[in-house]
Amino acid sequence: MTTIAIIGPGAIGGTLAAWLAQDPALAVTVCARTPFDGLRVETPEGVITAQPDILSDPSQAQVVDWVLVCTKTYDAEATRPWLEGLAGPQTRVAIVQNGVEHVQLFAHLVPAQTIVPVMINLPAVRNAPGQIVQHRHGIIAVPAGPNGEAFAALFDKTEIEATAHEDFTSQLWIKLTTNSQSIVPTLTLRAPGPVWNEALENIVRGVVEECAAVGRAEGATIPQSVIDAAIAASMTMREGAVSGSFHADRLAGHRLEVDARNGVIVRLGRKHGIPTPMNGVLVTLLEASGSPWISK
Ligand SMILES: NC(=O)C1=CN([C@@H]2O[C@H](COP(=O)(O)OP(=O)(O)OC[C@H]3O[C@@H](n4cnc5c(N)ncnc54)[C@H](OP(=O)(O)O)[C@@H]3O)[C@@H](O)[C@H]2O)C=CC1
Ligand SMILES: CC(C)(CO)C(=O)C(=O)O
Repeated sequence: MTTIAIIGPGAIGGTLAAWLAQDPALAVTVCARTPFDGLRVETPEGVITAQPDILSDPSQAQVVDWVLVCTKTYDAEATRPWLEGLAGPQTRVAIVQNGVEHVQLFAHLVPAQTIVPVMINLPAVRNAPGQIVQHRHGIIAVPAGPNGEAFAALFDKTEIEATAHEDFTSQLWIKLTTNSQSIVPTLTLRAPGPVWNEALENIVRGVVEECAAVGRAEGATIPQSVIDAAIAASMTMREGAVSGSFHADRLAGHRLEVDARNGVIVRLGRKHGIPTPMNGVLVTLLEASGSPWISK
């Protein structure tokens, strides 16, 4: 039996926990900040339910084979008490988050060589604790090598497509480039599509092209088609649509992953001498919007 603990049963953690719990060879424990009674996930393949062990006290945590950290990026430090109980010498720790700094965020908490950074493309929303809607088929990318391949194999009995990639850096940056344009509707709280004009296009294009330029300087290969698709996604976003978790979190008044999603483009741009004025302005405006939910 492979033991798995999932820290953070939100939209992503709850969905992954429910899928993994369908496999009788996996013993899934959920580590929750807000206790709840069981998981129900509406997936594209139908409703799945699960009754994993649910812990809300880190002192009850026992060493497991795998930890999946599915909190927001700004909650990395808050996972420390869980990781102290769950991670032993053989434990591998998968960080399932947006952004490109998975290893850097957790290297002070667990040995860097035990960390498996995970790119996840799976739109999901949590409507209440344990109650989640998975909107589309899920895709996971991890680095090639024994740890990444072992992580991908955990999903063999699920509908989630998990693949190990030789060029994982590109996978992370392609996702960030695709997501980068989401800062516009997150800031304006309106879909760009219905109000699209040349000036707005220049802003969206700037955000996305800056991200791709910084990603390329970091060693990623980002085809022009990724940039074009990200701009097209913004241009065709319909009135009332929500562009993803960033936008949904601002609508809900939750804290935002500003630094992990667009702040990082500015920071790493500075490191490489690449100007990032569009991301800089939008990050500053979002931070200046007076919200208590901005995360540095
Ligand atoms: N939602 C989506 O569609 C996608 C999200 N992502 C990324 O995945 C990551 C997770 O996002 P998402 O699932 O949406 O976020 P959610 O806000 O839905 O879930 C985060 C979870 O972490 C929990 N948590 C926070 N601190 C702790 C702690 N100390 N101990 C235990 N649990 C804790 C929260 O607890 P509580 O229940 O108390 O709130 C919540 O259950 C983010 O980096 C996001 O950008 C990536 C792709 C798609
Ligand atoms: C756009 C999406 C759903 C892709 O997985 C995402 O990354 C998010 O909502 O944060």
